[in-house]
Amino acid sequence: MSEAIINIKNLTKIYDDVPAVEQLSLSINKGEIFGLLGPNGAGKSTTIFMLLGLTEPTSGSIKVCGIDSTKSPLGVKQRVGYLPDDLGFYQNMTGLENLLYTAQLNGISREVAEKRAHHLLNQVGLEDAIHKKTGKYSRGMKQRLGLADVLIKEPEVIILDEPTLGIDPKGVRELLHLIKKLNQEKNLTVLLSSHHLHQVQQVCDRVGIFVKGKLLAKGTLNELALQLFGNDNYVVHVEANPITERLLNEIKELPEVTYVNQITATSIDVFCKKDITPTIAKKFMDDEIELSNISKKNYGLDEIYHRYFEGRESNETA
Ligand SMILES: Nc1ncnc2c1ncn2[C@@H]1O[C@H](COP(=O)(O)OP(=O)(O)OP(=O)(O)O)[C@@H](O)[C@H]1O
Repeated sequence: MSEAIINIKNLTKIYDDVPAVEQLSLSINKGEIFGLLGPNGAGKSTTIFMLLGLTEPTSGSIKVCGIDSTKSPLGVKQRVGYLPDDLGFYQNMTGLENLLYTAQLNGISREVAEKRAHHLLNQVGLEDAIHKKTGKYSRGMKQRLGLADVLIKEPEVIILDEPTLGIDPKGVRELLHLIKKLNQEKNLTVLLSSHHLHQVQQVCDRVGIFVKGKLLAKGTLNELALQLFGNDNYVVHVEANPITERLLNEIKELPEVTYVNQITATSIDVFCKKDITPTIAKKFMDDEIELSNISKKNYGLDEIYHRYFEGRESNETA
């Protein structure tokens, strides 16, 4: 059984009569990478601030590592590393000096801090920039130093708010890879807030989709697809010539098939409950019909995300 390390129940935060977060219930397991996904103003930062005990909820409860964030924010701070989107370092200090300073603020002895800092700087690939002033670091280097900075106190959970903001694609790939690696090596729980769908998709085990303070859906990509598309969870795209009326009817009658969309005379999309690509392919082969393409279409997070927002934004802006 998985062990919940973050437990949020019926959490609500109201600002000036307007809910920023509404009735949020969510539990995140130890060792999981969970993506908080949503557009600007969705309530991601407010949720993070409540998790860290920096903002008091209007109602509901929130526990991190078994500690009540509202009652014991300091206890949470000891166990949770937070990387904000506007992270700042002392520009005139080197990467190493910045890390040692953070360690000192967290009551870590100099000796332990030195060891951890060197190890972490190596891990995040900044070994050549240890003695370089952070004012001369690129945005990507600063984010990597930021990761080392949150890890110096050996937290159980790290919360990353838009960690890839302003980094070039190569830097993004490296950073995401690093996050995954740290998660696997240290069994670290990662909560990652972002509105970059593709990045979240690459690295997160589960995702929660936030819109206007509400968690609309949560789960793995497959679970989200199932919630969203229901029975039509798989789509098999077929191109063949000819697609006869008889074959079309046979496909429609397969128990796994919920709907067949005829796109052109020679192409169809078969919506089904299971991946039955081989069954469909066999039908064409048995009839000796030339099959030029048959492929299962996977729903990506992008599609899922947009499907969730379809119609919602315009309905709710009033
Ligand atoms: N201190 C505050 N006072 C009043 N309203 C606030 C405050 N903080 C946030 N809000 C409002 O709460 C809502 C959620 O904001 P929040 O910053 O949590 O969203 P977000 O998903 O993190 O967005 P972004 O990606 O832009 O940071 C917004 O409507 C915002 O205007």
